[in-house]
Amino acid sequence: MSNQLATATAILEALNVSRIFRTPRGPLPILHQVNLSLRPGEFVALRGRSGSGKTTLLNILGGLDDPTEGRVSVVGQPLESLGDRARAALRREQIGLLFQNAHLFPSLTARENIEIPLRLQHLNSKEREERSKEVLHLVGLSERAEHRSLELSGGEQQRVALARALVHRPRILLADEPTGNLDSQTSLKIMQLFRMVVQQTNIALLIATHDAAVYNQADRVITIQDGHLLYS
Ligand SMILES: Nc1ncnc2c1ncn2[C@@H]1O[C@H](COP(=O)(O)OP(=O)(O)OP(=O)(O)O)[C@@H](O)[C@H]1O
Repeated sequence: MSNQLATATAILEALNVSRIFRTPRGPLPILHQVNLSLRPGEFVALRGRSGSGKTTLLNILGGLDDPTEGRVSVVGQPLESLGDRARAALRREQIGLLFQNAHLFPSLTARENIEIPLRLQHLNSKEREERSKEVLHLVGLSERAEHRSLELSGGEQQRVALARALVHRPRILLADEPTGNLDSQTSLKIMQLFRMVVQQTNIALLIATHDAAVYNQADRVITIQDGHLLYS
């Protein structure tokens, strides 16, 4: 019953996902029959050793890579059934991505960095300003809006990256080692911020990480071992 419920309300779903890379030395199986579903308002941590397949899985869930077998559905739409444009649009609208490195433009201000995705969506300057204000407030950086990124601390830069990942109001956020470059105190603060963002926006959050601070904040911790998911 609970599985049926999870399926009914899932916003992101992987069904029997496998990934085999072709290499000069032959096929390299990395993910094995992975099943996963995420619901709105849920914070899930994906824990696993280096090389266990976390990034490979996140890339597939985010539509950046295709499974060799199995399927991924985003807000109920199987990605495989969509053409390239529809798929890119779905990804752009519904998914936010965050990485270990904040990947900000150093000479642009926090606000300018955050507005980049909105410029790509051709929002006008008033709409851009409203949206960027909203997310800067959400991540607690309103006071830093006009600071250039290079003037910000590592934790502040990652908060700007989080604001930028949320500014188009996605329903799913996928984060790959987002605290990997931060000290433990800053990492803990960012995790508490993730918790707050999930509560306030009802987004579904999946974080791949080695960071134990994440496990305490998450609703669920899923372990990946040699490409197999172990549920706890
Ligand atoms: N395009 C590719 N071709 C061949 N092998 C790949 C490719 N991408 C990843 N791999 C291999 O797949 C395995 C899993 O990599 P992945 O990056 O998913 O691990 P990870 O759990 O995210 O590791 P880390 O915690 O170090 O980031 C690794 O052995 C990696 O070398």
